[in-house]
Amino acid sequence: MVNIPLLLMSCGGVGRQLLHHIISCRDLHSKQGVRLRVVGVCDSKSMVTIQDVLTFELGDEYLLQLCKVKSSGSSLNGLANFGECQVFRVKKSRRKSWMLLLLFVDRVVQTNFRFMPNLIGLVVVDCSASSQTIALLNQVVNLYCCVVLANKKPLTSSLESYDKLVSHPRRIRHESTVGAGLPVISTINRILSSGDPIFRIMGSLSGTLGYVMSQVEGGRPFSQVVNAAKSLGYTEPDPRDDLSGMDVARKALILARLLGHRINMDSIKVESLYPVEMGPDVMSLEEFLANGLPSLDKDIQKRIDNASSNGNVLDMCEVGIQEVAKDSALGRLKGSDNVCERLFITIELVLASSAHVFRVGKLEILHGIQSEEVLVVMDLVIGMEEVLLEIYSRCYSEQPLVIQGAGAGNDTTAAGVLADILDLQDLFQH
Ligand SMILES: NC(=O)C1=CN([C@@H]2O[C@H](COP(=O)(O)OP(=O)(O)OC[C@H]3O[C@@H](n4cnc5c(N)ncnc54)[C@H](OP(=O)(O)O)[C@@H]3O)[C@@H](O)[C@H]2O)C=CC1
Ligand SMILES: N[C@@H](CC=O)C(=O)O
Repeated sequence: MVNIPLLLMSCGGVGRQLLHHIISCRDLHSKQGVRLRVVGVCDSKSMVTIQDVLTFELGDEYLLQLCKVKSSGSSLNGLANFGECQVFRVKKSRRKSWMLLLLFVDRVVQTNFRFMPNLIGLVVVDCSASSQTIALLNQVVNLYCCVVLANKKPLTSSLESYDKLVSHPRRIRHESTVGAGLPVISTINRILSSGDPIFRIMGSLSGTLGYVMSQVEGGRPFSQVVNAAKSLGYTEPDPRDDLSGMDVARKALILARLLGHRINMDSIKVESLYPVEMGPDVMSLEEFLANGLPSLDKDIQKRIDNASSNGNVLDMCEVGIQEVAKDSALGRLKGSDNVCERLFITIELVLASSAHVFRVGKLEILHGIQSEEVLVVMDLVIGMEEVLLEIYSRCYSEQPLVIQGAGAGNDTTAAGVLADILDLQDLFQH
């Protein structure tokens, strides 16, 4: 039996769903000869672990209890010590919580290495949406640990940090960072490693924006559908990450870096759907949801009405939302329900998506136009949280390789994370 010890950073929507998936797949994994042993779970304020990670793990019942506590909105602090399970509380200092985790990981690795040299210590799974985990992740990759990410932030901070994180490519997986559970990253890696150069990626990669804009065009108030998308688990913990285009920009950066482009977030221009005074630095999330968001309803509706009275459709692009002619290339993408957002690294825009057979929006990364140029264009699918990605390479030049399906939601995201963890099993002890 292959034993894979796991430390899960987060116990939010995706984290809890992952624990449920792990528990419900016990029989399946057992038939496959794998045992996923959860040895630690933490949230932003506390950590639950066991002392002897070689012998014990957090039992399934305890994990379910932990999920229940977190679903009710409480902190892991609310859990009592039970048997081998110990709860560590960090009241104020986040730095301390980071140190606590690092000490834990270090201890696990030292303990493992004492008995099993040359083997991987544990898998650190980051399903948070925090950039506070970056420092820890950069440390653990040096401790012979594996890293699995749903969190996009560690891959989209500085290039130096990115390089560190991916310095052991066999030990890192991050499928769920782009397209949730869809096999986007692994497909691109397979194509690249076979020496087949990718020259264009086009796609629609925001489940939230696709859902929101389609519902709004269907007559529902903007604020209502953003809240619905949040309840459905499509949005980022702070939906402003979606509405500002930042979430898509992060996906674009992850893909661009995967293709070898040495670029940073500041190379990607985004245009937000809300004004600066409603940004996270100015307004709390609670205030934004309660007051900011509803105050945008009229403006968004007005733009939609204007667009329809002009015979146009709404298009979200480099200057935010704008109208495009219904019979224009963009307007035809998906009937009258069309939204487009362009995130571009060069100023020049290419609407290469215009003749696309699926008539859906695109995120587009083109390269090879000029040596330094990378172009990212995004245009959103209306009517669903589904995403679609086309990959053009030498082997897939006329007919692109297409990946399509649900691209947001806790279930599919956690499934992607689980598949990533299992993909690492060869590095662990039999
Ligand atoms: N939902 C989706 O469709 C997809 C989501 N993702 C990514 O998955 C991630 C999780 O999303 P979601 O589950 O909705 O988010 P939630 O807000 O529901 O959960 C985030 C969790 O992370 C914990 N956390 C915050 N800071 C830290 C920290 N420093 N150390 C450890 N844990 C921490 C939070 O703790 P606390 O409970 O104390 O606040 C919370 O439990 C995001 O990065 C998102 O981008 C990726 C693809 C698709
Ligand atoms: N908030 C994201 C979720 C996946 O990354 C989206 O809406 O696509």
